[in-house]
Amino acid sequence: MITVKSVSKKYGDKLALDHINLHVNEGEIYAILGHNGAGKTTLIKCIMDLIQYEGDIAYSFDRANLYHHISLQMQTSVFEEGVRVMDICKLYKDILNSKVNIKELLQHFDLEEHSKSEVNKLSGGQKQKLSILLTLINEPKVIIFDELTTGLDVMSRRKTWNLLKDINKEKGITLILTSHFLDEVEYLADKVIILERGKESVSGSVDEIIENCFGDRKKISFSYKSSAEEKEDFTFSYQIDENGKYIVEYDAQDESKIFNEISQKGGYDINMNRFSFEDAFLKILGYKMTEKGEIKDA
Ligand SMILES: Nc1ncnc2c1ncn2[C@@H]1O[C@H](COP(=O)(O)OP(=O)(O)OP(=O)(O)O)[C@@H](O)[C@H]1O
Repeated sequence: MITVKSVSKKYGDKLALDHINLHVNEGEIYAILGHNGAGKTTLIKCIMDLIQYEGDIAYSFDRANLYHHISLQMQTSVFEEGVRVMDICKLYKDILNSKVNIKELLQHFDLEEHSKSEVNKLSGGQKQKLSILLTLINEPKVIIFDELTTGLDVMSRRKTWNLLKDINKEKGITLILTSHFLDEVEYLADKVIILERGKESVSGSVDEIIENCFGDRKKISFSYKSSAEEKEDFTFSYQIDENGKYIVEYDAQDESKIFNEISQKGGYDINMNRFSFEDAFLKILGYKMTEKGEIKDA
C-alpha cells in the first residue's frame, strides 16, 4: 500500500533520516518506534509529502489525491476557543466534501451527548476520541497517528488502543503510528520499524523480532524463600529482579527438568513467561523503560 524506498532527509547539515526502507500492506497496523529525535515525525512528513526528501515513496493509490486517502493526526490537536463538537465535525465534512454520517460517528465514539459541548471543555480522553473521529470523516484508506497516546493516563491509553483496533478491524483502515511506548507497539502493531538517530535499527513483525532474538529460549519466573547460602542451590543460572523474583532463561527442551527442580526445592508462584517485545528491545538496543512504559537510554 505504501512503499518507502531509501528515503533520506537532511535539515541543513543534520541527517534526520538515513536511507529508510519500509513497506506497509493494506489492512496492517504499522508502528514507527524510536525515542525523542529518532526521526519518526520526519518520516511521517515524508510519507505525507509535506517536506522534500531524497529517495522514493510509492502509494497504491493516486498520489494526486494523497490527502483524500491518508488522514493525519499530529501530536497536538488545537481547536479554536468556543468551537463546538458538532461545528468542528460539520466543518471537516464540508471541507473534505464527505458524505459520512456524523451522527453515527458521534454515537460510535460515545460523543453524541457532547455534540453541543465546546471542544475545549471536553476531558482529555473525549478530546482524544474527537480527534480520532475527525480522521475518519474523509473515509480514508490510511490513518497516521503521530504519538497519539503521549500524555494520556494508563486507562485512556488502553481505551485509545481499543478504538484503534476497532477502526482497523471493522473499517479495514490501514494504520501507521509513531510511538515511544513498547507495550503499545506490542499490543497494536503487526509490523514495526525501530529508528535510532535516523537509521533503521530493526524491522519486522513483533513476533519475528522476538523470535529472531530468542528463538527456542523461554523464561520462567518464581518466588523462593531462602537464606543467603541456599541461593546457590540451583543447577541452572538465574537472575533476581527488582521485586525479588527469580528469573530463569532456558532452552525449551530443558523445560520439564527446570520446572521439576524449582518445585522440588520449594519455589512457588511459578510463571512461564513468553519473551516480550520489551525483552527483545532491551536485548537488541540496550534500552530501558520508564515507569510509564516509555523508552529511554540505558
Ligand atoms: N524543521 C527542522 N529543522 C531542523 N531540524 C529538525 C527539524 N525537524 C526535526 N529536526 C531534527 O531532526 C531530528 C528528527 O526529528 P523528528 O521530529 O523527526 O524526531 P521524532 O522521532 O519525531 O522525535 P519526537 O519523539 O521527539 O517527536 C531531530 O534531531 C530534530 O531535532
